[in-house]
Order: sequence, then structure tokens, then C-alpha cells
Amino acid sequence: METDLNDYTVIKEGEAEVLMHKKNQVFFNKAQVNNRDMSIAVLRAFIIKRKQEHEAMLSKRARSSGKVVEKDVSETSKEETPTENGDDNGKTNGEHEVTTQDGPKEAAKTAYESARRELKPPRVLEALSASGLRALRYAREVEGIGQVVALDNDPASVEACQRNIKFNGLMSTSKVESHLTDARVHMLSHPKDFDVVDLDPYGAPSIFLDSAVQSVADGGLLMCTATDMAVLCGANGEVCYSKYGSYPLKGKYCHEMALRILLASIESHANRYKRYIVPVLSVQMDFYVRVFVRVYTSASAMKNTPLKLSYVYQCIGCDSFHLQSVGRSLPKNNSVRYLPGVGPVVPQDCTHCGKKYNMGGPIWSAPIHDQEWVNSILNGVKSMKDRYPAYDRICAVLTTISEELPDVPLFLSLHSLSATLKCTSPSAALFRSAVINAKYRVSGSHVNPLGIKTDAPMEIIWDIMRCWVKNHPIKPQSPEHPGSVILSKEPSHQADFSRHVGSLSKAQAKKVARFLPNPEKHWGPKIRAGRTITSKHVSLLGHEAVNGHLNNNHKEAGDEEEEEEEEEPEEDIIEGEPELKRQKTTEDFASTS
Ligand SMILES: C[S@@+](CC[C@H](N)C(=O)[O-])C[C@H]1O[C@@H](n2cnc3c(N)ncnc32)[C@H](O)[C@@H]1O
Ligand SMILES: [Zn+2]
Repeated sequence: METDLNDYTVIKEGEAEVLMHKKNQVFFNKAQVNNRDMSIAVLRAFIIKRKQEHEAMLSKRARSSGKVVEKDVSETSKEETPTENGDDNGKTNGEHEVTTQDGPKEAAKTAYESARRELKPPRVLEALSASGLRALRYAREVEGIGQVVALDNDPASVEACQRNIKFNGLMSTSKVESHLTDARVHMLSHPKDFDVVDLDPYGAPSIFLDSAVQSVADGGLLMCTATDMAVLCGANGEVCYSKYGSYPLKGKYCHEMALRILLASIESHANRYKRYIVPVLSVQMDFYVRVFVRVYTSASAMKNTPLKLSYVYQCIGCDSFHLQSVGRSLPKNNSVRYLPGVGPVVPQDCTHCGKKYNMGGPIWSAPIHDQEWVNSILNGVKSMKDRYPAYDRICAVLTTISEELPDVPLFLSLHSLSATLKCTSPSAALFRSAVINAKYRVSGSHVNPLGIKTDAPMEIIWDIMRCWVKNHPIKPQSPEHPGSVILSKEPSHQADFSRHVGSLSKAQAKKVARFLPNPEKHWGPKIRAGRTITSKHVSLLGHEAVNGHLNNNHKEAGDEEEEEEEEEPEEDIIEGEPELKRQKTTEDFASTS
């Protein structure tokens, strides 16, 4: 069928152009440019890293095969050297037989050259592609990328994607292919077939995780978005548990907890197939979380999973939180014994304010980024500023991430600490100085401008706040109030608030932007393409965001099936900071006492 261009608007993002039908039957959200740019930056870093790893494996192989050839040439031809992570990229697939005729050095060189040719450009699966914009951007903008397979189970989306592939010319038609299929079926029938798998669903990715972890090649990259922030941040704890297998807690750190719940869930799916993940970058931006993890196969490495997971105890009175590892390991002779974690790490009642704890998790409590990757992604982005439409935003996010303490899960909120004590808040610089002067480490968090990551125990934090209140007295409060209980104790550590040079992050000191406002109104989620627009959507998203598609015979809010599957905000939770203090109601206290 001929395409009448008058029916379409051309949308350009990066180097890709897509045709959007004026009736807008296919999903497109401009705000996801940050997500797509960040993914391109990670893909570029992945391609470089993969090449470096391959080179390193080859030279190791060449060295070892050279040595072995000198000893026994016939044995060398049979040998295979798996990489550290059990990755089989380096296999010669038995194709290359090292002959004795050219001598050992030549044999090693030929083996090297043969294996070198084997690193094929990475194959990418864009499992949920809609218009194909993302797949097209990957194909057009990421140097060294291989085939990009774009899937969707919606016929209108696949039709649009195929039209867009043609519209983007020869380079796209040769690299991108689009299929109408259920992504889960395709991933299950293509085990370890893709070097990169991208999941960008409406709402939760949970139903795609099991097949996705099987479809990624060893050492490959899984990139996964979740926009169901209300669920992940604790609005419906039981729904989160059913989808992800973890209980979320309503804390100021909930967006970071969301990232860690998603990582724990991916790991759990991977473990079913003797696989495990290594996160390289985990980002909370705009209205979603997105994680980038590498997937490896190793039954023995998988035993470490319980050491990377923790439950979280969070006090309902003062928000103090404590992590309890799911498992532990003990060295035994030359091996390791794996044991359950020792607990509980907290008493029944909070030692600071006397209230009970909620228990959440398990969450991923190992690092959520690889700082070497983060730096190389950030440097890559800076070196190609003009190639990223969302340069300022992704640069700001990556800069903040590059300064996060990698080994400190979750964070404190200065406002929350001050709200508990009902005092004025010290400035972040003063508070951070007091922590550093007490000989602990401190950093910001990319998910919250007011977040403070620190390895200081809660006793020290409350002592710092007690000392602050001594100089900034508060109005008398009821003696049962958690803040009054905390302040009734004398500090055992005397806080030193004198300004420390480390109280500002490097980026703050250099005045590099770390958090940016949204570039325009309605910079948020969009509803599922083809859905009936209701008054609920308009009130949540605004008229512009629903593209003026208010349907007159709309259903009322609540009539939608699978509501939490939408790429929609839930009031309070997604936009900015959830107002969490108010959730500590008498109901909370009663239910745990
Ligand atoms: C949020 S959109 C993807 C947006 C796209 N990645 C982008 O960057 O513009 C999600 C898409 O997943 C598709 N989808 C939902 N379930 C699917 C399934 N089981 N298999 C394949 N596609 C599916 C929907 O039709 C929709 O087009
Ligand atoms: Zn407490």
C-alpha cells in the first residue's frame, strides 16, 4: 500500500526519522529521548569493552598456546581457554587446527588471526519496538553494531516499524528487521542468541524477564526499563511482590530501592538457568528506572547470589534503616562454605525511637553500577556531545552517578531526618562535613538531590542531629514522639560541623550540573497506544500529553483492565518526591504493635 505522507508527521530524534500517523495508533513518547540516548551511550561503551575483552582473551590465548605449542604442538590444537566469566566468545569452535609445518610461532599467530575474525558485530534485539525509533537509532548511530531485530505483537506497530525502516534508507533496511510476534516466544526460541537485549515495556517488564535472561549471549547486555514506579515504590507492596518477588518500602530512598528490586528480580530469573548478572549502570530518570546488566553463565559463581541480596528493616517511627544480608560465605580450607545470613540485625524495637520496623526486600545490595563503565560512558558522551539530543540531561545524571559511593545501598534524606526531629535542616554541606569529620564517607545520590549516601551508622547520624538541635532548639513535642525519644538521649559522639573540603562533590565544586529540570511541560509517561483516553488520563497527564485524544465515550477511571501495566504516573509517587512522612499514620503504628 502506498504511503500518503500527508497523513504523517515526521519525527526526528538523533539520526533517525520516523513517520507518525496523525491518528497516532503507535506508541511514541518524546520524553524517552533520555532513555534512548543513555542506551546508545551504554551500547557504544559495550562495543568498546567487548572488543577489549576479546583482545585480552586472544593475547592470553596466544601466549598460552605459544607456550603449549613449544611443549606439545598436537595438544595445543585441542585446547580451549574459557574466559574468566565462563564466556565462550573466545572459542575457536574447533575450526582452527594448528599445524606443525609453519612452526610454533606461526601456529600461534594463525590461531590468533583466526579467533580475531570471530568477534562478530553485536546482534541486538529490541524486543518491544513500537515505531522502531529506538532500533533505528541503534542501527544508524552506534558504530560497529550488527543486526538489529525489532519485535512487536501489535500489527499497527510492526507496520509502522517496517515503514520507518524503509523511510530511513538503505543503511536501515540492511541492518534492521521487524517481526510481528510475541517477544517472549521469540526470546525463548533464540537462547543466547543476542549480544544485546532491550526491554522497554509499558509498565512492568516482569513478564519478559524469564525469556530475556535466556536470550542474552554469555557476556551480553540486558537493558531493561520499568515505568511502574508506583508499584516499585510501595504504593501496592503486594503487587510488587507478585511481580518482582520483593517487598518495597515507602522511604525517601524508594526510587533507588526500585532499581535494586528490579536487579534482584532479574538475578533471580537468571539463576534459574545457572546464570547471573553484573550491573554496569542503573539509572532512575524522569518517571522510570532503567538497568544495564551483563549476563554470564556459571553454576559456581551463582552461589554468590545470596551475598548480593539483603532485606531492609525500616523503622516506622524515625525512618532509620538497616540491611540484613540474605546469605553469607565462610572460607573453608581451599574452598568456600555458603550459609544463611545471621539475623535479625535489629531488635524488635528501634534502638533510637522505640518504634517497630517494617521489613522489605530482598533487594540487590551489591553495587548497582560499575564505576569504570560509568566513567567510560561519561567520557564517551562528552566526546560526542553533538550526537546526543539529551546531552545535558544524561551528562548530569552520569556525573552524579560517577560520584555515588558504590558500596552503600540506599540513602538518608536530610529533610526526613529533620522532619523526624521537627527541627530546621542543616545545609547539606554542613551535614556532610560533620559526617566526614566523624571519619565516615559521604556522597550524593543520582535519584534524589537531597539524598545522602554514607557508611556512617545510624547512631552517628542521630548524634550529629542531636548536636545540631542543641544549637538550633526546637519547640517542645509530645514525649512519645519518635523525635522526642531520640533527643532525650545525650550524644555520645560530639559532631564537628566545621566545613570540610569534601563536603561538596567534585561536580558541585566545579559547578557542573547534577540535576536538571524537565525541558518542557508534560515530560512524563504516555498512555498505551490505541487505548481509550479517559478523564483520569487527562487529569493525570494533562491535555497535551494525551495528544488531544479525549474520547467522548470514555470509560471512567477504574474501568481499565491491567491499570498498573500502563506507562502512567500514579499521583504523588512518580512526580518528584513522594510525601512519605504522612504515611506513618496511627494505622501503621497499630498494625505493627
Ligand atoms: C513502551 S512501547 C515501546 C517503545 C519503544 N521501545 C520506544 O523506544 O519508542 C511497548 C511496546 O511493546 C509492545 N508489546 C507489548 N507486549 C508485547 C509482547 N508480548 N511482545 C511483543 N511486543 C509487545 C506494545 O505493542 C508496544 O508497542
Ligand atoms: Zn526508630
